[in-house]
Amino acid sequence: MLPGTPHLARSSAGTLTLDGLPLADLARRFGTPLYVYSQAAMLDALAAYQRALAGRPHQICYAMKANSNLAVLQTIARAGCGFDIVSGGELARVLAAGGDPSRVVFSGVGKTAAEMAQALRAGVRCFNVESVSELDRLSAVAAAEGAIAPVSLRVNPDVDAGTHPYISTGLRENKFGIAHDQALAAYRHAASLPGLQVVGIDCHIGSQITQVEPYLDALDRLLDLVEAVERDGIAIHHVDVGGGLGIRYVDESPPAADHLVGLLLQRLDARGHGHREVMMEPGRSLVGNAGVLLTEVQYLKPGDAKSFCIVDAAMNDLMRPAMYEAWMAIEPCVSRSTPPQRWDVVGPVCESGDWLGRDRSFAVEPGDVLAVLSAGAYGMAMASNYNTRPRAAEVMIVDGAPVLVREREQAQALFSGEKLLA
Ligand SMILES: Cc1ncc(COP(=O)(O)O)c(C=O)c1O
Ligand SMILES: N[C@@H](CCCC[NH3+])C(=O)O
Repeated sequence: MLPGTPHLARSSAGTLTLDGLPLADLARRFGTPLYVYSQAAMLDALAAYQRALAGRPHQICYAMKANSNLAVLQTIARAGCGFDIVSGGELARVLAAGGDPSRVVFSGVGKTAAEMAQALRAGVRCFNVESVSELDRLSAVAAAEGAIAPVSLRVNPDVDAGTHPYISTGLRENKFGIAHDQALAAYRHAASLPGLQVVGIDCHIGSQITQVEPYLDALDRLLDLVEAVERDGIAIHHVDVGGGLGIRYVDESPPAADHLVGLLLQRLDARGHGHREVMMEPGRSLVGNAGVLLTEVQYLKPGDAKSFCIVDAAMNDLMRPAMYEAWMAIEPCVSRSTPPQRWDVVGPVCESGDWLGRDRSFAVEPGDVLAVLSAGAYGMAMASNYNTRPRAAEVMIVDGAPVLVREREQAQALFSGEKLLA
């Protein structure tokens, strides 16, 4: 069975399709490397959260770092969502895509004064503040802008999300958030500063989380704090439980979004916090399984120790395997009936770490198109121009038709801002 989404299928003739469109045809029409997204798959993933939260005061803020293509943002904004942003650049994208700034939360440990001013002028919903010194800076910027900054403290609850160390964010040793035992003092400090209005509490414990327990533990830790803060006379309106829900890349069984949300709401009710607005910041679970990366096989290099299948996509297009040794499924877009062989699927970049998949088994010939599955999150968003490689084009399937939503980059554009010496 293919991991991921029911929108992806293999026909009895061996053709891999997304929303019914043969992926090999899209590769021929738009060229490779090519990201292809199913809009319907994204909306289905979002609907699972929306159904579970219906009837409650809530706001879903898509963590747009996962995939910030404007058409993706537009799709999600039109479905009523807000955004979790981490830079002024992301805010500019939200506005360009027609997103509503009053549904934007601004996270991140290193917001600059200029980014704070930009966000205040745009009218974001709140700042997820990650340190006491950030509170001081935000207060000063708000005063200079003649504005009141709505503040939610991102608390580091010190729970183990059980995920890759590079994508864990909720442990004491991680740089994110304010330590749980310092958070009450930080709330008191926030309430004492001019220009700030405390509105909520926030956490985000990591990414690609496949269990519910870390979420419930983190929520308990937040609610303990909410109770202490409110005893102090500081009102907390919303509770933001962050994002991080995992997807199936291989054989993982993450909880379904509606199951997770149901358990979180139950816990809120059980502890007497059912009246609070719930906020969530899902990224990967909305877009990850909605996308594939298509790449054409250039050369085959069979060998005794290893056989290499050299493709035209590389670590600069899809960083996750090189960076986290992430396992992503790779499937031929048209199956061959010849016996399969084992291949390391590698790109043209001059690094031994440039691989997309190791020890994969399929029958393949040069010119064939392969699809890297579950590539809709942290794929294009993390792409670079290393080796002066123009970034891939992106296509979104909308109502059964492919739409080019980002043109392939041209090499010339990569050095257009550079200057030759006199
Ligand atoms: C503050 C914040 N919120 C939400 C997310 C979304 O995470 P994910 O894509 O794992 O859902 C991230 C990234 O991990 C994040 O840093
Ligand atoms: N880039 C990571 C996720 C990072 C989450 C960011 N807070 C990945 O591909 O899995």
